Amino acid sequence: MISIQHLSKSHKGTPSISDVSFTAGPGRVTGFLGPNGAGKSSTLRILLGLDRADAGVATINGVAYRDLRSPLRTVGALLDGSGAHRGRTARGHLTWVAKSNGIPLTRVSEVLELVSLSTVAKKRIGTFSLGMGQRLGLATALLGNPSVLVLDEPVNGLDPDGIRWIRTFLKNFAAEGKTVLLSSHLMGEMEETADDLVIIHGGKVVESGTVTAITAGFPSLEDAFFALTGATK
Ligand SMILES: Nc1ncnc2c1ncn2[C@@H]1O[C@H](COP(=O)(O)OP(=O)(O)OP(=O)(O)O)[C@@H](O)[C@H]1O
Repeated sequence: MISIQHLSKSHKGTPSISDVSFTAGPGRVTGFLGPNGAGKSSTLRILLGLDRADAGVATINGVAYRDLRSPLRTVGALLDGSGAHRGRTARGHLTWVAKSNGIPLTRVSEVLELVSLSTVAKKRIGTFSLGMGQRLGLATALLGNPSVLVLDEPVNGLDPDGIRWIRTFLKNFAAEGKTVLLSSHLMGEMEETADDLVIIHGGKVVESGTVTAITAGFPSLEDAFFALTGATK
């Protein structure tokens, strides 16, 4: 369970997010939807302890990220790319992360299998496609067998096969009773993948609820989005 309560943050006097509140519950894929600059990354960076809020509280299973005893075992995150050294192999990278976090090395083969990278485990990351890099990032996020996943724009730049693969993966992960928070500006993708939605615009949450409830009365999520935000197509 992720809980964001009254989060605000300004940069040089300009608010990037203002009084942002929402929850992402277990067994659900929660989509965090908003255009570029809406405040998605700012919120997720605070949630993951990479930035400090001016006000408000963000917790994962009731605990602020900085206070988690073993963060990788609680929450897996995929922000910008896999963060892996291009000269390393996929197995080498995962082994390094596992060792430095006290995670048993048997878990490395497990996560490689989970993201279907076992056959290329010995290949250098520099030779990977964008989709393979995203899978490696996901494998890294899954190393600690967390019950919560946070992903910032994970399907950006992926081809349809890659998008479908991530979508299926996240749905299955949530179906095990785990929590997924997924940010995107892609409305069609969100409509397909998310159970619940939090719509952010200009640093403020303008709507949250199930996809079904938010799109009720509109031909598509895109139409609902533009009606809610007052933005023009
Ligand atoms: N470190 C920073 N310094 C100054 N302004 C910032 C900083 N980080 C974010 N902002 C501003 O805060 C606002 C929200 O940005 P944020 O990156 O959170 O949006 P986003 O929804 O993730 O969009 P994108 O998809 O483009 O990353 C933007 O106006 C951005 O310019």
